[in-house]
Amino acid sequence: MSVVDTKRATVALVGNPNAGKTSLFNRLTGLRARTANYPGITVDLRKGTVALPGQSAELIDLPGLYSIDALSPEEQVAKAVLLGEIDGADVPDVVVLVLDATNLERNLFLASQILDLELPTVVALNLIDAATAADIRIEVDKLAAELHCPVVPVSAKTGRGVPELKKLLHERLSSPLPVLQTEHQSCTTGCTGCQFSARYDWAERVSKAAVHSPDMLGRRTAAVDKLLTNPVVGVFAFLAVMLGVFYLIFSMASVPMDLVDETFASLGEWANQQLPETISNRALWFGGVFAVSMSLLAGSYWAARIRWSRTSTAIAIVTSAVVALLPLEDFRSLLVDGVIGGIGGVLIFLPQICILFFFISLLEDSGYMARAAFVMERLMRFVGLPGKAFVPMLSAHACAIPGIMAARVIENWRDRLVTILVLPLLTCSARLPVYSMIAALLFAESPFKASLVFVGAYLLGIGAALFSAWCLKKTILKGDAIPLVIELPSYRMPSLINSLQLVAERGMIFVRQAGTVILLISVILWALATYPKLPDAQVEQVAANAGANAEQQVAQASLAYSVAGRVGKLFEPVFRPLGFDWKINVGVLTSFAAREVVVSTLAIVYGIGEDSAEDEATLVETLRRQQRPDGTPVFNMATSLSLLVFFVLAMQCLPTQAVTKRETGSWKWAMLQLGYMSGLAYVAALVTYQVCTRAGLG
Ligand SMILES: Nc1nc2c(ncn2[C@@H]2O[C@H](COP(=O)(O)OP(=O)(O)OP(=O)(O)O)[C@@H](O)[C@H]2O)c(=O)[nH]1
Ligand SMILES: [Mg+2]
Repeated sequence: MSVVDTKRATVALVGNPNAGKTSLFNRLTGLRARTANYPGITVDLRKGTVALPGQSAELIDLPGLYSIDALSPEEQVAKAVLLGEIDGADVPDVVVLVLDATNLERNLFLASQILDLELPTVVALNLIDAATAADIRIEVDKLAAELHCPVVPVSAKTGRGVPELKKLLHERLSSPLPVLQTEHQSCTTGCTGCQFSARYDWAERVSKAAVHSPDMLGRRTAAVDKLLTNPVVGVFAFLAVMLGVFYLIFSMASVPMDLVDETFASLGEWANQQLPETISNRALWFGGVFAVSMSLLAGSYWAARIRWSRTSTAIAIVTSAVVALLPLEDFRSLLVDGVIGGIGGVLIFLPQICILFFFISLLEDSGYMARAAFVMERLMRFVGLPGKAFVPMLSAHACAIPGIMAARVIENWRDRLVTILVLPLLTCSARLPVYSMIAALLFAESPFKASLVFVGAYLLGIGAALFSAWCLKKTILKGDAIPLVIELPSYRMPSLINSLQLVAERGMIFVRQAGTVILLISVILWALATYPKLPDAQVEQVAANAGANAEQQVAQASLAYSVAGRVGKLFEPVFRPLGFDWKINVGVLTSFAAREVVVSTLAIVYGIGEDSAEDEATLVETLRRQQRPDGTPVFNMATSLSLLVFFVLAMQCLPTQAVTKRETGSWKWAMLQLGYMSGLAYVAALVTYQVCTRAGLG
């Protein structure tokens, strides 16, 4: 019996980006992976079980790294795992060093560093099929001798060599302390502590000794690359590719998005119908509601993998009890408007997120993304960002959330942070309802001028994002632009399974978020706009005075009476210089959770019935009719433009904030984002309003 048998042995896969670790992981585990997220780390690690003869081991798929001098969070996590610095985890029992056989020399730099860690190591010489196809011949024995380490040629694509690799792993795990093989026990390069250049020299020497590749290799690749990395052609090629991707996202996503929309609408309707008109048996009702809310809570705890503690149980019980004791009408509104409406409003973006990640992962696996980063580098350098920041910036035009998640393609942590911080300035689709409302308010008669509103708003967002990135790089996130050091990987057929797996993982992260954080936010917002309730006497009074549209008048008066309404009045002095009245304030404030909410809030505060709220013309007509105490229209040119500028620049999206927190690991950055964007929005709207009124547009 060996020592490692007493607990489950762990095997870590380590290697350069794109060396095929994940593909090999899938081969070894049979695709049964779960994503682990260590506390305090925002990097996801994939874990699974590999069945070896007579035992099983835990396999960890580490993020790809170029060196262990830890630049990016992913590299730091990979390094921490290898050194056993992660809480609750020991040093892996065996390390599988995955090398790309088509690019051995480049991979050997990292190999030299990993081997110097002197951990029990096995080398998987992956992509051997591709190397053979390219006429690259590798002398495996020579390589093993140079590395002082067993080497198995494998192909994660065809499965060649995988049984041999498993056998070797089994041997390593079951005889951890072989007496005779001390030399092989831990592999070394004998290069410990070497300088960079010595490692490069070593890599070159080893690769010269063991690799025989034809001189003609990559002629076609070189020709293609000459075009794709050309400063002019390359940029246009990239723009064309991204335009294509976004066209596909918008055209493909519309059907599933409508489906989500309709599903939640009918779910709300269904729930509404299922609720009784009156509650005859209060005890039974309490029991039922309590049981349902407890199981929902348990479900979301499970989905979010939060450990169930005594405090959380207590909070859950109290919350459920409060929910069960709500008056029936309030319960109805909480369920339909707060919970179902709130979650549906966010899940509607799931299709876009999934499709985006699918294409990003195809582009990355194929090797094209490295070329794209190379050409965009020159343009992005003006504001101090790396070329790869272009991809998240484009994605953010659909929704900031996938954009922020896509920022993971940026290796350098500072650059990633700057990108994340400025991304929400770019116009996302949630702003479109606001833009179209204002365009209609201002230029309903001129489609050309209305489209200028859109173009102007988009340009303002892009300009503000680039400017803010430049400022951040010059101030708090100072740092030299790290030159792009990636070598261009060879082109490869992307793997559909890898891409779908990534989509499933990223999709799950988003759904979990919607089921927990976003649910909570929706409920809180609902409560703020509902309580305290207008006293019955006042309801009757308002209804009696209102006549025909009593329902709308009551809704308006109730909102004014609620916390949200009172806060709107409280903020009058703050927003008056921007040309907003208290009703607009309520819209601005409620939309801090989700900006598109402003349209429906304005519809309610300005007294538009539920039915006509969907009809843009009615909303716009009603808004146009609104007058200030002095008889001038509320929504004049100055106020409308100021409102537009405010919504282009303000950080009004709690889900985005939650994702920023998740990706940066701290609320500090999310708060900074909220702070600087709100400040920017306020000042810009103030300037817009004041300039417009002075120019006689008031
Ligand atoms: N032909 C061939 N292609 C492979 C092989 N292994 C992986 N690939 C392809 O190489 C690309 C990258 O593979 P991944 O498994 O994602 O590489 P990785 O090392 O996990 O990459 P990172 O997670 O980015 O570090 C994918 O397009 C795979 O389909 C192989 O043995 N043969
Ligand atoms: Mg991988």
